[in-house]
Amino acid sequence: MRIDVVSIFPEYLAPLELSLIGKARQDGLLELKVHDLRTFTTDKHRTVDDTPYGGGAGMVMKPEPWAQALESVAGAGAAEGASAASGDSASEGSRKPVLIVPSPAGERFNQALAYELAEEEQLVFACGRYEGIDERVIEWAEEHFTVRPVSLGDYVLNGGEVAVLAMVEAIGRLLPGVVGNPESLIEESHSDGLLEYPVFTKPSSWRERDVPAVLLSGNHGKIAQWRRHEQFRRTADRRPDLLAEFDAGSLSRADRNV
Ligand SMILES: COC(=O)COc1cccc(COC(=O)c2cn[nH]c2)c1
Repeated sequence: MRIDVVSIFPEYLAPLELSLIGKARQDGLLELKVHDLRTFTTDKHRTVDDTPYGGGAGMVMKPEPWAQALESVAGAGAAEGASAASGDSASEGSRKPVLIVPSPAGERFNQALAYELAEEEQLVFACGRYEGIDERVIEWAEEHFTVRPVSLGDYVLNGGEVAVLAMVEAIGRLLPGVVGNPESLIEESHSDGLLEYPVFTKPSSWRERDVPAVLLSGNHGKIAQWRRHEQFRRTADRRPDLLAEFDAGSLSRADRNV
């Protein structure tokens, strides 16, 4: 996968050189490039914003630098895609890259969307700042991209960079070979529509608190049953909205008895 990020604060994305994502980049599992939006300005002051039509507080990001930046990275992704060894070049050439715009006015990011986006050949992230990007950029971008405004949650950040860090980590860890043991992706929160069960490690007794005896029993059936029950209990307690969405049809016979 190829990821491009466009921002006026490229240094904000430095954490993507660390840890799991950093190693995936070094191992060639993920190509990630960060671009400074000001590179695509033409005036002496490298201006990226201006006052809003219609008045109001704050500034709006000018359209032209964004169009120049997005045209540049869309081409780069296609070029890389054409030279990529893997996959069918015909399908790679035909798929438009996905442009993700972190925004409080976007569709909600969740694990299902992370899995969906992990299947793409190229993701481009546009980090808005100030009051946002001129809306005409979003409309224009539809020519070159599949455009998806995406929200991390119902709150407002000062810019898209923090949201990009979270989404790139959530998506990147799903790519083949990135996490050491792929099995660890199976039983984590939201992978099956429920919250994950509680976990414990040594010592078995700690400050007068004992690990649930079933986990020390060696009875794998009972352990699986206890864990599943804990998933339902926790989800009902903390995220009843998820239970409402949970596809009861996916319940196995064992689930029905928890
Ligand atoms: C067309 O879209 C835009 O112009 C986006 O512009 C902005 C402006 C300010 C801040 C942000 C960052 O996103 C969030 O605040 C956000 C994302 N998730 N939850 C909150 C983005």
